[in-house]
Amino acid sequence: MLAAAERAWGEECGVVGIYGDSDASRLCYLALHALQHRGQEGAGIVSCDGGQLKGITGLGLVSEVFNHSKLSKLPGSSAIGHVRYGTAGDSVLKNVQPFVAGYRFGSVGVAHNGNLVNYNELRIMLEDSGSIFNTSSDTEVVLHLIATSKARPFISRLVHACEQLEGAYSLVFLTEDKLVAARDPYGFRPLVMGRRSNGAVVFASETCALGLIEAEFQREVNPGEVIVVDRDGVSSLCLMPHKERKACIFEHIYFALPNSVVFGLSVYQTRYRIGEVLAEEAPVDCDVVIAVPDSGMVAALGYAYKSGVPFQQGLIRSHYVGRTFIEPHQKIRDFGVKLKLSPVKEVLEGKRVVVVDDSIVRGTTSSKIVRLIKEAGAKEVHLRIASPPITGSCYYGVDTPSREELISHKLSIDETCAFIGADSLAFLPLERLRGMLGHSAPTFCDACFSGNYPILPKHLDLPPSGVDTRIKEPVVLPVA
Ligand SMILES: O=P(O)(O)OC[C@H]1O[C@H](OP(=O)(O)OP(=O)(O)O)[C@H](O)[C@@H]1O
Ligand SMILES: NC(=O)CC[C@H](N)C(=O)O
Ligand code: SF4
Ligand SMILES: [Mg+2]
Repeated sequence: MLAAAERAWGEECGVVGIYGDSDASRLCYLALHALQHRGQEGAGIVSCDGGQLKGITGLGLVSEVFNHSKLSKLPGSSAIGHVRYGTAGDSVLKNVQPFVAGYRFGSVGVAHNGNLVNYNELRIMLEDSGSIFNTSSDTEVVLHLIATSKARPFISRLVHACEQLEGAYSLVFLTEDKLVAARDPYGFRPLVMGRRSNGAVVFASETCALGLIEAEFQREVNPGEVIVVDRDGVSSLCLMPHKERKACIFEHIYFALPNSVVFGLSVYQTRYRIGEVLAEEAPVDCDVVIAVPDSGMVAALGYAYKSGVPFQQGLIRSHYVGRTFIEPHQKIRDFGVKLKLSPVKEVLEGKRVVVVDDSIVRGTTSSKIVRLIKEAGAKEVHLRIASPPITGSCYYGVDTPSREELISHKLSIDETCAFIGADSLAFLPLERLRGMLGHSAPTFCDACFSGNYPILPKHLDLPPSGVDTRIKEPVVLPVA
């Protein structure tokens, strides 16, 4: 299980939905493989053959949870699937999605990428009126809201439920006769729709999942849109109140795979361009440019190209260790970096090395890497980071550590450089990132860099300036 426990950034989750293919659960399984980078804590699939919904969930990687015999227990021509990295609720089996519930008129399954900022309020309200919860995940409130809605028919219940949610949600639902996709009005998390040549409809978090199951990309599910697929075809409802779009820029910087197109932009091209901009912004005399694999790779290529310095593979990544951000325990994260990345002495010895990574969160990876590279004989190590400093937590589906654990919240750039032990350190300035996005910059969320949170959990409401000053030390009241 080390692989599942080794990611430094908490990634988020991946969802998939298939309608109209007799191999629905197998296609789901393959699509979940393509989305594995989005969550490694647990995986699940729920399918329907027109009768009951059947589900299998488990802790661990998709390949650990499913095998041939398990997939054969999930018959039917429609299915939904999920890979989880939790934002609310522990990493335990009962929190692994999809969740299934029976309500008065049938059964419904749900898989969710995102995080609900009004989860606590909704759960208290539902429990006050008699709901009994099975899990500690925010996603479960969606099912209770559907079950307790007074609206009819099912789609009206679902829309009524979604209208009470605040925060980030890219959702897929399965019932006995429908597949439904819904995206929150801000569109924080991606969700796309595709079609296979046999007409089967597919929803997935990233386009890389469509490619693997030979589905052609059709379009994004729009922010605030609900798409219903059933025997009458595909219909779209845009019932949720319109908000300014706030797509997560971190999908481009880190989460998504470079072969995906996210929010209409190629992840590869965005990362490459960021690397070029970083080279313009923070040039340095050096002999070689290397990347921190995997997610620093494409930006490093852009940096090397722009600076005219050769790119080489100075760090080798073990394919048997996952993303280290995910690990909740610092000790395992420390060890994980060592296990995952090994230096190539022949590339580094006696060289002035530029190392490009996509982000610094706690500083675990970068400090270990600088040490590894110096021990391999590098003369100088210059760290270049393809994002602005992360100074705030995320409330929209990325399980970032608390603000107090973020190194850029605690230390200035110079202090961070000294802590990491690099000869120089530079980040991509926020203004350059926004400049690259041009007129679409306001349609992206960059709150973990800027503190401009589009919507906050109620207990964390910010002053109007939007500056993230909200998290205070807990006040300990004297015992009377
Ligand atoms: O400052 P830290 O807390 O160490 O976190 C930052 C690191 O975490 C991420 O990599 P990760 O290992 O999660 O995944 P990757 O293999 O996709 O780069 C990110 O790419 C940085 O390398
Ligand atoms: N990272 C996510 O998107 C997580 C989905 C959901 N909030 C959970 O905790 O399971
Ligand atoms: S706060 Fe950061 S990680 Fe979260 S949605 Fe906004 S940009 Fe993405
Ligand atoms: Mg990394």
